[in-house]
Amino acid sequence: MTALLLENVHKSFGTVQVLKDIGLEVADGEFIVFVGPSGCGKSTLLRVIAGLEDVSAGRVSIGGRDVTATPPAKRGIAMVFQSYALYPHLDVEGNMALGLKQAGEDRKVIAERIAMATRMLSLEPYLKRRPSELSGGQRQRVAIGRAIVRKPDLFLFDEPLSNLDAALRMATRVEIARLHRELGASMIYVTHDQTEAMTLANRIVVLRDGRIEQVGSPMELYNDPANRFVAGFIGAPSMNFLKAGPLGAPGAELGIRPETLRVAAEGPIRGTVTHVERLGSDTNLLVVTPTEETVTVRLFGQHDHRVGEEIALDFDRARALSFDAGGKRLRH
Ligand SMILES: Nc1ncnc2c1ncn2[C@@H]1O[C@H](COP(=O)(O)OP(=O)(O)OP(=O)(O)O)[C@@H](O)[C@H]1O
Repeated sequence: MTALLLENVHKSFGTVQVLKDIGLEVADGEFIVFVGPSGCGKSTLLRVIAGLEDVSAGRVSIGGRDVTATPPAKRGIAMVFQSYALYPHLDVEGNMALGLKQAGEDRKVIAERIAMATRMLSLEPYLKRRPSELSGGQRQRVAIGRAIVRKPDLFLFDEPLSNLDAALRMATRVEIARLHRELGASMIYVTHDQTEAMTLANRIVVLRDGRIEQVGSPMELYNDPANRFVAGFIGAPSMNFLKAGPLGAPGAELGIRPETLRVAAEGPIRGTVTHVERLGSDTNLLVVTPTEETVTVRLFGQHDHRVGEEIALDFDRARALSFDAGGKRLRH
């Protein structure tokens, strides 16, 4: 069945068009991630799905039901925000129970659901604590717990991990992936974080200026981007774009992933190392060519390159992409 169907969705604030003709079908159990540059409309699209914003035109259906005019509480969704939005005067248990109590749910059902969410999220030790007595990561788990107990048809996440430090982000990311496997629920997730998008999504939706640029699995977007924008947006460090010159069609650009370049005795690209980043597991080089193009090279492992060094680079041609002057992918 279809968990979510968006048909010709438009949204304007005054005269500003923020979402333009969005169409998307999400299958039951899918994990969908929205990515795109700041201001492209990710949060607005999530809020339109939640019913927190009306559409200007188009239709939103959840679980086969047209909910375009349905208020948020009746859409069968649960939303998890970056800011947790927990009630400070209620303990963890009270926070998780509140929505169900307000919906008039049976006490026994509430207790069972809370027990399930508590177990899934390892929240047992904290049930009687208030939000102010929890760490950021624990608060976010409570916010996720509050969503789980409602057994929604669709989970909506708006940058839920962005307030957490790096180690906690990773732990919570793994937890969200596990929850998705165990619950088998449909999830829609907005993030700025490449790693979250690549590791959590079944499919990623790339938005730009209120439109969908491409929808695909993480590896489809990485290996087979539809255009220069998607190629440059997906992947960190970003793809290199070099004037093709003798390497390709006139006027075209060549897209080369940093990890497909290697330092060679002879190679089609020559330049000077201007920066070295030693990450332990990898070494990143910034190389500037005589025509002032900057190339990022990602080398596996540890290397002795120094700033000022002249080097030649070769690359895996089978993995390079070509784009025309307008950014369209040229396929051979
Ligand atoms: N209530 C509003 N009134 C007017 N303009 C708005 C409103 N909400 C959002 N916008 C505008 O709509 C555009 C999309 O905003 P949105 O928050 O959806 O982007 P985003 O992709 O989530 O951005 P970010 O990654 O920075 O969070 C922006 O240009 C924003 O200024």
